[in-house]
Amino acid sequence: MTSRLPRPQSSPEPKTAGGFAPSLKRKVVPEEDDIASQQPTSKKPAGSSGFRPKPLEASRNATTNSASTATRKPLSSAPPTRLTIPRAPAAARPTTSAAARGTNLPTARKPSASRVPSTTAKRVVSGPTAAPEQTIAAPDVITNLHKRLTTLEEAHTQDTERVQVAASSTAVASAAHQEQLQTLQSELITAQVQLASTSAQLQSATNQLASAQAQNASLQGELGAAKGLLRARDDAEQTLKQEILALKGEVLDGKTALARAQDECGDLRRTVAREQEDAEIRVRRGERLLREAKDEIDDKDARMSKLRAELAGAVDAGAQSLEQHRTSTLRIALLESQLAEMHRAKAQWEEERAELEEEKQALKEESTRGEEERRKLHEIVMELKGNIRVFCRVRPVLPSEEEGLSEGESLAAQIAYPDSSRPYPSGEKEIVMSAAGLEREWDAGMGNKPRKEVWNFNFDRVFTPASTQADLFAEISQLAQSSTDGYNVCIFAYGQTGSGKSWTMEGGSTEATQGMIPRAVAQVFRVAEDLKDKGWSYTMEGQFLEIYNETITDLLAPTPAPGDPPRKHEIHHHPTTHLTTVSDTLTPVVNSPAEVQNLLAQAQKRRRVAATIMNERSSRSHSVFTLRIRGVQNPSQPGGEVVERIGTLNLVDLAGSERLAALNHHQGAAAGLGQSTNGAAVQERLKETQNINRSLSALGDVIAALGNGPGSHVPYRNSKLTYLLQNSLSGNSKTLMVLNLSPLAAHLNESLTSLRFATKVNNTTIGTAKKVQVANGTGR
Ligand SMILES: Nc1ncnc2c1ncn2[C@@H]1O[C@H](COP(=O)(O)OP(=O)(O)OP(=O)(O)O)[C@@H](O)[C@H]1O
Repeated sequence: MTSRLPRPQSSPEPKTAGGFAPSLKRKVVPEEDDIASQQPTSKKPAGSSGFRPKPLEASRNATTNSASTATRKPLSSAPPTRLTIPRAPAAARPTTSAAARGTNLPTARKPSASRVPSTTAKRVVSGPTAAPEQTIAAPDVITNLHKRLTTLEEAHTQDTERVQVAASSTAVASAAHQEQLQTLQSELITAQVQLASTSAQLQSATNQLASAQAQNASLQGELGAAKGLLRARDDAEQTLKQEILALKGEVLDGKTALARAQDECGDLRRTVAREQEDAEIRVRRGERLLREAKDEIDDKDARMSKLRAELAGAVDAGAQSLEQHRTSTLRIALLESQLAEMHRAKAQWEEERAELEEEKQALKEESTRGEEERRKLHEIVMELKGNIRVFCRVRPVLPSEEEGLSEGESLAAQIAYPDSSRPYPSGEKEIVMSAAGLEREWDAGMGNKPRKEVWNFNFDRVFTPASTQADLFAEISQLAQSSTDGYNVCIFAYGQTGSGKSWTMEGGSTEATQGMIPRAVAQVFRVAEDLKDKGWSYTMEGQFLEIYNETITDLLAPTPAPGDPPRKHEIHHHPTTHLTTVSDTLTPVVNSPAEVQNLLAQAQKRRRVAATIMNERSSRSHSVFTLRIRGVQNPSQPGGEVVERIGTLNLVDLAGSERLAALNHHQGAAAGLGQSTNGAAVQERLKETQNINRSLSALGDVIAALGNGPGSHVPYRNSKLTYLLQNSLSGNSKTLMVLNLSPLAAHLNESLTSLRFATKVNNTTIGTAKKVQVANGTGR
């Protein structure tokens, strides 16, 4: 490469130059040196910058004109960093690449040359301190500019140094170069001016950059603040969204609560409405009460006024009453003392009552002991007397029988009770009949029997017409009670029609007139109840039979329908228990006296009653009420004996015992009274009477046979009556015959017949009664 700087034509290139050779050699290789080599070689005066830039065009032209063409290198190959064309601000320049700017100087230089004066423009372009690019937006550009500036300055310094070297070396160069040097110097000055201007521009740009950086920093700060605000706003927005969600939830809850509250509100409204209604009602009621109270107050005011007036009057009367009050006070004091006395008396009475209670208890115990004693006595009597006893009872004259009689006139027979003044058991056993006015009748009835005007009879006890049902039962109760001890007891009423048999056995409807049957039944139930304390329990069965014309009828069975075949009842006697049973009969269990009473009433309806000339309600049949009593005593201790007692209480109302003669005698009387006397009816009555008498005779025969002692034949089977009562008439039973007598004189003969029959019975000893008691299934 050849330098563009003018050099002496004679001096060979590197080999001959003493002081300049290194410098020239150095310019050949590095391209940076090319620019220096292109600089004018004219010397610069001392004290100047030593660097005189020259426009490239001019330099090239000069180089082209003065330098050897053999060593000259085209400018286009010079490195761009060595020669940077001063440029206008980026905005005013056409866009060119850095390579184009640096590498194609001629190309780039052309437009510049066209815009500026040729000289000035050339100097600016060739200046070592090319102006930084006007683009100052980015800091790296500025940095590059700084670097380039530094490089330019360094290059300038080097160029200056080379220029000085070249100047000193070329001082002696040609004068032609002097002119060029001066030109170059002027161009350098111009370039320096331009450089100063560019520096100013650079400073301005730097300031602008600093300002822009500050502005940028401010903007960055503002941006950061804005971003912070934006984040804060986002956070706030997020918070707001969450709050909105929460609020929505609250709103939903609120809506639910509102709906509930509305419901409650509705309920409350209704409640309030109700309460309001109630309150209104209460208010109305209160108003009404107020009105009433006002009325009452008015009324009371009126009454008060009246009372005041009365009080005024009373005050006057008070004085008078005061005296009365004093009197009353005295009376009250007296009454109080009397009351105190009464209290004392009451206390005393209470004490006495307690004592009486004790006495009563003692008496009860004594009574129990007495009862026991009486029972023992009863047993003794029964043993002494035998097991059949006879009571005689005379009924009173009935009011109906006294009708039509004149005063003092009487139909009563002459009956006396000689020992009635002595109480039983020492007295009340005799009865005396007088028959003075009836001798002919007696003769007629009894044939050639000896005449007697007075007949005296003795029985176990005689009851006068004045005696009551209770009197009779007092003597019978022990006998009835025996049935609960396991005895067979038979009580039968004997007597002519109308003598009072039914009355004695059944009695009236009142408690006082109750007959022996209800009383005996009540007694049995009472005893059974008392014996519960001793571990006894009793069961009882009732039976009610009728024997009419030797036929048994069950009075407790339903009334048979017309055409029904008559039931046949067989009588059976148990050999061990001595129980008598009748087949096909009802024997209902009875639990109380009332139930027994019902059975009696039921039987009474079925009882055959036939009108007779003797008694319009005369019974023409025997009736037998039987109460079977079974008592069981459980042992008080385990392993003890179970004791069982079986007793029977027979209460018999016998048919009328009037004789046939009496029947015939009274038949005429009946005809006189307009009663039925037709043949069939009389025959029927006759047959009834015969049957009755036959059975009664059989009863007498049985009793007589029993009196003959053990082993004698007893004709029980001669009649249904005796066969039915077999176990109650035998030696194992206790029998009582109540002879009922009519008090009428007209019935005296019948009464005497009955008395004689009863006497026979009374004189019979039929043995000692035995009770039926079984222990652990073994009879003893
Ligand atoms: N002790 C007495 N006290 C009062 N009245 C009695 C007494 N005894 C019987 N009578 C009355 O005498 C009448 C006849 O008595 P009751 O009918 O008892 O006789 P009877 O012997 O049963 O007669 P029949 O054999 O015909 O049935 C009845 O009106 C009865 O009320």
